[in-house]
Amino acid sequence: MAERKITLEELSQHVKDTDTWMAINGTVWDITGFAEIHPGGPDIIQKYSGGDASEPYNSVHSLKLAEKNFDASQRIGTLNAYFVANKLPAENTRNPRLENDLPEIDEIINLTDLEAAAEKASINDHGFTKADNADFYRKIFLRPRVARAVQDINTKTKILDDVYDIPIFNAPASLMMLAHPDAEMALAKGLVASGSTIIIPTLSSFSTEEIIEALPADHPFYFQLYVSPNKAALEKMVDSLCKLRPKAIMVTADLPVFSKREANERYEKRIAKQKRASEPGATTAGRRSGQARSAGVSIDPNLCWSNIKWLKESTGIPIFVKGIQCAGDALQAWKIGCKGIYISNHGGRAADTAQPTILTLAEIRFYYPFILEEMEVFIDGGVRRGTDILKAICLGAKGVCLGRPFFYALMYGEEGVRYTIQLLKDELETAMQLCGITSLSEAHIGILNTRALYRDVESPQSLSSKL
Ligand SMILES: Cc1cc2nc3c(=O)[nH]c(=O)nc-3n(C[C@H](O)[C@H](O)[C@H](O)COP(=O)(O)O)c2cc1C
Repeated sequence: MAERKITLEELSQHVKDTDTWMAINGTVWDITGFAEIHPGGPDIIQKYSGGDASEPYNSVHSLKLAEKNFDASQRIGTLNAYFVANKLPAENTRNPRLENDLPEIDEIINLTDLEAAAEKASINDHGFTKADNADFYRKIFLRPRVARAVQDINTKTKILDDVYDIPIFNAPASLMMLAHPDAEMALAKGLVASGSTIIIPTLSSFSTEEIIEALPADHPFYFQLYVSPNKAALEKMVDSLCKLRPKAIMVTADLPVFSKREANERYEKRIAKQKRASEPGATTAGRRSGQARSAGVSIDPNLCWSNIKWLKESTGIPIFVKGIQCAGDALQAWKIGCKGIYISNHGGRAADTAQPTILTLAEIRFYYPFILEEMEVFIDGGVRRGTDILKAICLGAKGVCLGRPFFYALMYGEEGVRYTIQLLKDELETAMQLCGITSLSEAHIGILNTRALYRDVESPQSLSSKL
């Protein structure tokens, strides 16, 4: 049957909560009720209801994501005007903000250079915890051992019975298409080619199925879950995870409400100002400071340990809690039978001035060392050097994740991901050799001087009163 042709005028009639249409790349969808469960939050859906959302959609989603997520029965027809004014893009295009002069990749010799390149492209952000995460690695000194025959070396790590060539993973980050049109596809390929795997974010630009298809058959992968406040959406997600079988579900717990993101606010204000200058009649007045926060993702603010336990029981898939920021919560995760903890403060994007993650690892090691033996431990936040990775592993982590660096690496696509991992791997191997070890299984706290770090570990009195 020929598809129904819909005019822009007809489309614009369907803007009520009980009857909402939206056009994406020429197809008109009935998206009634979708605003409430859109993982990226309702605001953007409401803004484009009854209109053509192709442009904002294509800037962060793969072309196929809508077809994967919506039911065939939601397809209303084809937007008449669309093919007159536009052509369906063959593929996602590059974010124009990143076109401006990136340095050649081989000019980058460490992750500080990579961050400087991102700074130029204005995709960096700032915060106290973000800075402390990195700076606290500098509080730990190495205590190298010498004359240990270190020519042959390996950086393998074993997590949940899988062996990876390197202990380096991506920290899940939303909408990587902002950095490159190949987004998580390039990230996954780069990680796998380097002997690791991907942690697929809930808010990926490509669908989880598309990303898994980019992996070799049966290659392990992890999934980061934002728990939706919408029960039906959560159950649908749980069903699909049960079919896709990630090695573990990493439940992000450190962002029950959307935090204040000043870089986003400044960017929005700049855009609003430009709009006012180019369209003098445009009304952006009245936008409150903090408005960017309301465009937040759809995350359940009432997430609690019983929900995490329910996830564990209803999926039968190992659960890691992402966003552990103190020893008490590591203990809680252990008590409810989680297989892992993922120490993180969201890279300083959740509670600013939260303690740096390497200090949290030291706190757990100090109060509940058995947790590091009995659970798998991931850590992220400020990891930028091979020596940082070695320090985290000596303190008890099995896997180390990087968020922003992979976002920046993706400015160069898959090549950037491989290049960045190679830089880190070389630095890690050199650090191991200079410290006198040839395998990560030999990494231990004796290689470190942690006195300065441990001076900052929370005292027992206040710790026990806070549990
Ligand atoms: C742009 C950006 C997007 C992020 N999106 C997510 C996300 O969707 N889910 C999540 O659990 N964490 C997310 N995070 C947090 C990262 O997983 C990670 O905790 C943090 O980036 C690690 O710090 P680092 O950037 O210093 O390496 C995001 C971080 C950034 C910078």
